[in-house]
Amino acid sequence: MGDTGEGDMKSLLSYMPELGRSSVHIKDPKRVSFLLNKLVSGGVNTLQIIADFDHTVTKQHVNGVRHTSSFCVINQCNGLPPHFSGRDSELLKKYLPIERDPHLTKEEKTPYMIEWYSMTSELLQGFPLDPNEIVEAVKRSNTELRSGFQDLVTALDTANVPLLVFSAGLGDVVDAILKHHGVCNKNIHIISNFLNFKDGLVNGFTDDIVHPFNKNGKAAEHTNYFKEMSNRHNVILMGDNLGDAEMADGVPNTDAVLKIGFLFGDVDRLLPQYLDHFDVVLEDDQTMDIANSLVRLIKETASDSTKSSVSI
Ligand SMILES: Nc1nc2c(ncn2[C@@H]2O[C@H](COP(=O)(O)O)[C@@H](O)[C@H]2O)c(=O)[nH]1
Ligand SMILES: [Mg+2]
Repeated sequence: MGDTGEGDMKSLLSYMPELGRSSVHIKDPKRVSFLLNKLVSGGVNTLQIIADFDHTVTKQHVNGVRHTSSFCVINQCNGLPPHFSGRDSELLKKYLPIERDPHLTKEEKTPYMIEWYSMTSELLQGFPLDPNEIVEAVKRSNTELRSGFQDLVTALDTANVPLLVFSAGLGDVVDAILKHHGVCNKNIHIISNFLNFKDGLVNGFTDDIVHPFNKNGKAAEHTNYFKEMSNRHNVILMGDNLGDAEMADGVPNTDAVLKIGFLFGDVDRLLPQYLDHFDVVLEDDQTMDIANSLVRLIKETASDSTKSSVSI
């Protein structure tokens, strides 16, 4: 790191000591300082948070065992057609390695993701599914939110900062997991794949699919969300997948987008790619400590009239 990098890093640490942890990787401290200054000087009224759900709001692993995904939870529901879980597992086995393949580009992966989600939509057809079954399945699934996520939601709620949960998972399960953990308030919005019902039977998804590599303005077009939040030019983005780094692309006229990436497993091979996509990469960090510290800094500076901004 050149002198400037060390100077910038020292300045960052004076405001956010957590960034000094060995699990924190920052490729360009100068850029992170610039973004932090923009976020802090913009304050809570120009801020919005965009977070992926599976393995971002939820932990990536618990004691080394990979955390379940919102789609996988559906397999815990009673009353599914006999072929459902086996077929879902077959599709997962075929397409998950493609989704995660570091040697394939987003463009090469996209047709396979569309295939996967179209086949899942077909699988989710023609059988009754009581919404309460999803609630019961969540109870049986031992889901865990990242430590400190509830604190983050409370801090955002008291400052009226909106949180968008942007998930290529199953929105009905995302909603049920958040409610299961007592996290539901007016400031949380979910854009995801939601189940459609016709004549009381499951009938695919309600809208165009959201898959891991189209989480952008177009995938959110049917909700008008980004237009409604267009006065919030500063974004804290959090994700665990390279495709998550584009989730703020639908926000008009952004001033600053600070991208936090969660990386677990195969770090030596994947870290360079994650550092190209995210400003701050957190290695095997199953908490929301960095996000909480960032929101606290923004709120404290905004509330301290003697500090109209900080010079990080
Ligand atoms: N078991 C299944 N898992 C699936 C399916 N389709 C997608 N997925 C996984 O969900 C995540 C997306 O969630 P996000 O909140 O992280 O965007 C994705 O990464 C896939 O691995 C499915 O049909 N079955
Ligand atoms: Mg994810």
